[in-house]
Order: sequence, then structure tokens, then C-alpha cells
Amino acid sequence: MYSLNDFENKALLDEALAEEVCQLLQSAIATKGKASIAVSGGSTPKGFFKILSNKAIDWKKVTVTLADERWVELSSDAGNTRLVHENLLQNNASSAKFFHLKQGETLCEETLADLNLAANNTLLPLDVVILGMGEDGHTASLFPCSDQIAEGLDESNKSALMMVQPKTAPNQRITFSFAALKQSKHVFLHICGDSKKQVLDKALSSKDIFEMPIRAFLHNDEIDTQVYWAN
Ligand SMILES: O=C(O)C(O)[C@@H](O)[C@H](O)[C@H](O)COP(=O)(O)O
Repeated sequence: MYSLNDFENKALLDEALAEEVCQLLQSAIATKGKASIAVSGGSTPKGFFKILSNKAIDWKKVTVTLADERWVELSSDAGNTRLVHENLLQNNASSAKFFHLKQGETLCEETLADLNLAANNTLLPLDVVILGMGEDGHTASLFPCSDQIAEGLDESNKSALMMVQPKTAPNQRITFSFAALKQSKHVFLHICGDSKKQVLDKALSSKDIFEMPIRAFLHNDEIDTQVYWAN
């Protein structure tokens, strides 16, 4: 299921989302002494990252990771790691821990097994996940038409992290599976602009998750996806 939170503009959305996430991370820290959050890359979240980075959170108790990453050099503009370092892991948030999804040179079975173990030991289930959405209805790197989409959307998938080779976008990816993301305590979908609203409306209008993987989050009764949208 989902709730739509709409805002007059992007700046108001970024403020509200950062405040909500701040409270959720503080509450997780108060309850269990630590918190974890997975964020998305892309062009949408930069303003939100900047505001969140200034929030008074005990950031050294927070582990930040990405919902997905391109398997490219960490310094590359094509990846999300640099974006997160330059915009979120700044100011107060510079003391947060960062869980790198790209570790090692090749994305082989052994690398994935190590990463899955480390993710299970350090940050899963996530307290907060902020998803983005592509024009084709992909979220994280769960791309429709990729050979890995059945595995990616399989609710009983034991692998939290998996390899995806999109057919419609560049770079091999590593992504959290739907099975892992759906365990997150709080799920947000952060989208801006008219065209994304149209994609959202299309996603809400029918239920085929393989056509639009974001539907897996919007139509699942066990997930309360908070959609944050501004024009
Ligand atoms: O790294 C990424 O690209 C993502 O995690 C991806 O799922 C993204 O969130 C959407 O493609 C939306 O991207 P935009 O914000 O650029 O529209």
C-alpha cells in the first residue's frame, strides 16, 4: 500500500523528508543504539541529502548505504557513491559509517556472498530506505526486462544483494533485492516533476510488477510506502 504526500515545491519536500527521516533515525538510535539507512542516487535526492547532513543526529551510530550502485570505480561520476559522499556524508553526517556496495574488482559469486554476509551482520533490516523511480518504473536497480528481474522481485529470495545487468541502462549494477528492501521498517519513494507523477499514476493503475517493478512496493499490503512528490 502507499500514501501520497505532495508538496508545493521541491524545497518544501526536501525539508519535510529530511525532518521525517531525522526523527526515524533518532528513534532507532534511542531504541537499539544504532540505525541504518539506504538512499538512492540519481538526480532527485541532492537537496534532501544536504538538509539531512545538517540534522542533529548521533551520526556515528548511523550506517548509510545505497539501495543500488553501478559497478564502476568509486570515484566515477557514473556511480552514486561519490554523490553520497559529496552531499550526504558532510557536515554533521560526516561521522556516519558508509557501507560500500562496490567492494573488490569483479562482481562474482564470492564477492556477492561476502557482501551479503556483511550486510546481514551490519545493517539489515534497514530502518529507512529512500527509493527513487525511473521513467520505466524501475526502482533501485530492479529493472523491468533485465534477466534478473524475477529473482530481484522474488519475495522469498535469500540474497539481500544481487547483480543486475540492465538492458536499457549502462553499467552492471549491484542492488538490494525486493525481499531485502521490503523488510525495511520505513519505505519512502522520493519523486519530483510532472513526468514522474505520470509514471506513478501508471504504476498505480495496474498490478504487473514485472512491467513496472515499483508496483511491488505500491501494491503490497505488508509495505506502507510513503510517496513524497513535488512538482
Ligand atoms: O542510481 C540510480 O539511478 C537509482 O538508484 C535509480 O533507481 C534512481 O533512483 C532512479 O533511476 C531515479 O533517478 P532520477 O532521480 O535521476 O530520476
